[in-house]
Amino acid sequence: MPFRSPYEQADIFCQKIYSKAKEEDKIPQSKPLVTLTFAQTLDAKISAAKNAKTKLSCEESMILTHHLRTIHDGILVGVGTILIDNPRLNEPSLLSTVNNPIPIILDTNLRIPTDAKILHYHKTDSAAKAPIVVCGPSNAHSQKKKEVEGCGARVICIDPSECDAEGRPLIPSILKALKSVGIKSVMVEGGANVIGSFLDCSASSGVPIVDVLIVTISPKIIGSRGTGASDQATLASHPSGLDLKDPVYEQFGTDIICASVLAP
Ligand SMILES: NC(=O)C1=CN([C@@H]2O[C@H](COP(=O)(O)OP(=O)(O)OC[C@H]3O[C@@H](n4cnc5c(N)ncnc54)[C@H](OP(=O)(O)O)[C@@H]3O)[C@@H](O)[C@H]2O)C=CC1
Ligand SMILES: Nc1nc(O)c(N)c(N[C@@H]2O[C@H](COP(=O)(O)O)[C@@H](O)[C@H]2O)n1
Repeated sequence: MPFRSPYEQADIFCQKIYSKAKEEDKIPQSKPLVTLTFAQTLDAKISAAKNAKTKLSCEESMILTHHLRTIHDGILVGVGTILIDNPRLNEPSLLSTVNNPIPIILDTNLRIPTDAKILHYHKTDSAAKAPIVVCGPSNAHSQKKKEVEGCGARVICIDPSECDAEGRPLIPSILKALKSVGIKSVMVEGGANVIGSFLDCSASSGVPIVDVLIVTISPKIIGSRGTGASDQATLASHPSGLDLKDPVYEQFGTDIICASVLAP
């Protein structure tokens, strides 16, 4: 095979996967295209311990993750990831040259600290975008909402009729709200609770929720103290497991990427 840089490899890989996703042509108008993606070890852990930030991806697979971010309008994480990792969700070396996604945070009770990097990064680099925070209805007029908006973020409060028994916004309602503000594609990065919600919703819904699944598999074993990628997914509607359709495997550096365009 001719020499390819990891940047070229990432670009060609994404073209292959997303041309396939578009061929499926089943993405409902009411929601953005959804890519669910995360990095895990051989024993399916996404972090080394509860409340830990863990580097799993090698340099080449991280380049793929950064490339994926640039081909989506939004990049979504739960507030747990903000509290533990405090990410920027932007790649400085790619800034200014490419599209940067809008960071989106699922945060029912606005627990996000007002000094979280994600709330301020857009002010220091003009190519970075201000985040969207999706919360439950009780925050509609709260002081915290004003503080988060004061940092430049857009706060979207979901109606109580579109939240679960614990008051958390339901995934289809979150996606509908994001589409209504112009987000046509969203990359869901985690953590465990958010991965669980998207997998469960996708498996139990009659219509597709997750369109593309991309998992980075790192040659590492963490053991039982780690957080499992699917620890929070019950997959009750699929007692013998969720089958991935036509999986594509490709090596990036020392990692293997598994990608699948999901069927409804
Ligand atoms: N290896 C990888 O690729 C990645 C690893 N991680 C790791 O994952 C771990 C964090 O995972 P976790 O603590 O589960 O945090 P999450 O990022 O999954 O955030 C979970 C929180 O999001 C809020 N939330 C709001 N709406 C929803 C919804 N519909 N479904 C699920 N959650 C919702 C909930 O808080 P509330 O009820 O208050 O709204 C919930 O507790 C960290 O260790 C981090 O390093 C994270 C991303 C990628
Ligand atoms: N793809 C991937 N590989 C890993 O090893 C990871 N730890 C993660 N984590 C995700 O990336 C975020 C950090 O991104 P920035 O450094 O701020 O750009 C982290 O919060 C997780 O969402 N992903």
